Amino acid sequence: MDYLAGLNHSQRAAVEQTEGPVMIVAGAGSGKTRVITYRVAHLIRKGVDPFNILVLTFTNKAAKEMRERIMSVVGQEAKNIWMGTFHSVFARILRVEAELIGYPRNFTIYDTDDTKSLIRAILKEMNLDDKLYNANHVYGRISSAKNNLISPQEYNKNEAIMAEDIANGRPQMGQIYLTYAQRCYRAGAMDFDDLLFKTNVLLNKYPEVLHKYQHQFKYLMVDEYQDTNFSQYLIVKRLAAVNENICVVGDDAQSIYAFRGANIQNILNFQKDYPDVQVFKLEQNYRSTKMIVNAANSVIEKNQNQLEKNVFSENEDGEKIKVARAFSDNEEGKIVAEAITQERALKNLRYKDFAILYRTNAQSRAMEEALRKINVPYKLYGGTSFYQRKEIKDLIAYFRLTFNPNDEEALKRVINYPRRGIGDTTLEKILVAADQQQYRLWDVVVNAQTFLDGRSANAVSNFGLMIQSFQAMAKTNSAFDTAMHIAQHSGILKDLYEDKSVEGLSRYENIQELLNGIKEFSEREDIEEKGLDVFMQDIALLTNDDNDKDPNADTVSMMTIHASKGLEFPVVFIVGLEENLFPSQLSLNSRSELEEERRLFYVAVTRAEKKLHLSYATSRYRWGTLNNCEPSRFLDELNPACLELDFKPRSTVMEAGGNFQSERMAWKQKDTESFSKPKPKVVKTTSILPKAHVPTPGFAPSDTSTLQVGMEVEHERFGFGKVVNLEGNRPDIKATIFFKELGQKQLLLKFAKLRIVQ
Ligand SMILES: Nc1ncnc2c1ncn2[C@@H]1O[C@H](COP(=O)(O)OP(=O)(O)OP(=O)(O)O)[C@@H](O)[C@H]1O
Ligand SMILES: [Mg+2]
Repeated sequence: MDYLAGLNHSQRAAVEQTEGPVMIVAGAGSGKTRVITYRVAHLIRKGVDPFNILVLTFTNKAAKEMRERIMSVVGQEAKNIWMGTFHSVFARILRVEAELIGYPRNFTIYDTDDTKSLIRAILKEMNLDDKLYNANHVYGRISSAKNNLISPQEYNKNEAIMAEDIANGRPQMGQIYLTYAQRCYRAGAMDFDDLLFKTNVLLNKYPEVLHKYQHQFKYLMVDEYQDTNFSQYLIVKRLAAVNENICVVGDDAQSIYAFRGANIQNILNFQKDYPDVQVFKLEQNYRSTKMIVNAANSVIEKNQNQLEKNVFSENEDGEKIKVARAFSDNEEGKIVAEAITQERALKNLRYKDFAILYRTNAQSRAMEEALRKINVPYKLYGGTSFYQRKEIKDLIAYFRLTFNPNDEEALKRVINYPRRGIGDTTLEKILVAADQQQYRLWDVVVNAQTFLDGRSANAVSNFGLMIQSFQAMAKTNSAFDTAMHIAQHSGILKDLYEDKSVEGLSRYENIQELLNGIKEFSEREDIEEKGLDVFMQDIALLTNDDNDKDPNADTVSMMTIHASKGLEFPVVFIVGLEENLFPSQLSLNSRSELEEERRLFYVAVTRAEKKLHLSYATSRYRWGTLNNCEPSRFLDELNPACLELDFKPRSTVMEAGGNFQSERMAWKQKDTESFSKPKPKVVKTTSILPKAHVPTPGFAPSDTSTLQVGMEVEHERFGFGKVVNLEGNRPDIKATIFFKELGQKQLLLKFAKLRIVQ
């Protein structure tokens, strides 16, 4: 079979144009990612060694999916393609080359927490007001300097930058950046931005290294090119300079990361950088119905800054976009949850055909609660990663120290955890000693008897000896044996085991889960190097989506719009369409920021294949207080012919075909209207959800046909409970279960995920 048969004429032309610079700027759903996927398969079929292909994607998940598709065409060879996010690919290269730029190969990757904790420590040492020099703000400033390739030395020499900091009342920013960079260096650590910054340093300073990779990566492809920052842009440009076989795809209308330094100009300048570029246009949207494509076009045309594009669909006309109004965020959740259940039954869909998208993570609470109430299974994407949990980070800090004892954030984290008599004063003394003598903290630890006295010297030196024993252990033992040994001998396992609270138990189980993961890793047959150091390498770059145990599970997906980029779902709900939320309050000051919010809305709308639902609430809790909300201006901007209102408009103008503007006015004069729904009571709330249950490791639902009253069960989310009643006939048996944490609940057995405990 012709493996390129699944492409239209222009897509195929873009795939077959394998040589020279190629650019595809095209609207959402037009097959850009598909072109990259097929292009890689095509190259390999033509005889190109997968090792010579580099593909940069926006998420690890996207890379994984792409690799699987390519594998289905070319087979196992696809394993050798260099494919992943900028951060993961260049972290891998830096591991090989780090020593050239003065870093150990086992350098640590500082995650956001490590970075902020280091910044706070520096602010404290410099006696700076941490309100004025807010750690997040400082982090943002350093990050943006690095992404623009401004080193700390250049920063301090740059008069314009210094003047800006002085004008903002933060004259010490340059000094903070300098100290921060020195501390990272001393610790053998790179933060996320360093992975790109140091790659640039490496490629700039070492022509032979640049040369090596230029010749290795004969073909380069970049997806979502509109969201690359300057640092990423330059890496790609340098690597492609010899062969110029570079293909970038993107959509300027979907550029949504300007706040993180992404520069839409990169796509606009591509033609200047490569005058002989071949440009391909893709205009047909294969993803969505005509209705959705029309609605999306009607929104994005309101932006002044955009490239002309014509996007059309030849799919079915499709249903109108449903707009729902709720009187509170909780009611909005209820409307969404009920719509999912109904539509699923009516159209014979699966839960995984649905996605709920929101502007801010905080909005997930009301949605989650509503879904739980009627037993709709869901998965939250982009929440905190498993590897960000405290207990996991603690154990990993011991691993980090074992392989890089200079890792100061890891050292500070566990030097006295579990408690071993090294108090804050002693730690302070170690920090001061290191600073005064220009030593690394680790040097002070191993020479504790010189710097400290008495009991604390002994405690610190024993800590050092313990880490050294871990290092010796790691040299000759498997990843799992080493990890287990460290978990036991550091005292972490014992400390968690002794904590019998529910949280303590779940922390203990998480550690077990981590150890299980390491065991699986030790037993993998597809990789050669299986040491704990290899397992550790990219942990800081993982998100919870990468830790997805069961990607095929039938669950509703919930995520922010930012996280939904590149994805698609048959039915999409965009919730919280209210002024000051979406568009966000912070974006209302400038046109460019408002345009970015509009692009974000465009991204959200274009995720839907068959059906789109929009909703807003007229009141919502934010920061603990109840606020009145107005419908979002984006509702006005959609072509009204595409909309179907699910409620009786409050304004007569709107009812007569007017717009949400009039609905907003009517809302302002709300007293003149009568409400059918009761107003919510104003009460301050904290989360009313009980703590999420963490299923026992290896949780697998049992066959419930043998379930009897009196049995103990574990529910995936509700935790442990006892069956108190069973009623109805198969397959519609209802079980009443008394859950320890939640009390009594009735569940339909055919849907409930229960494990029979005994
Ligand atoms: N020629 C084609 N025939 C059939 N289906 C296609 C074709 N081209 C693309 N598709 C399908 O259309 C959908 C959108 O494609 P793809 O995700 O590659 O678009 P995209 O341009 O990358 O979108 P986005 O801008 O959202 O990233 C996918 O489901 C893809 O498989
Ligand atoms: Mg795509």
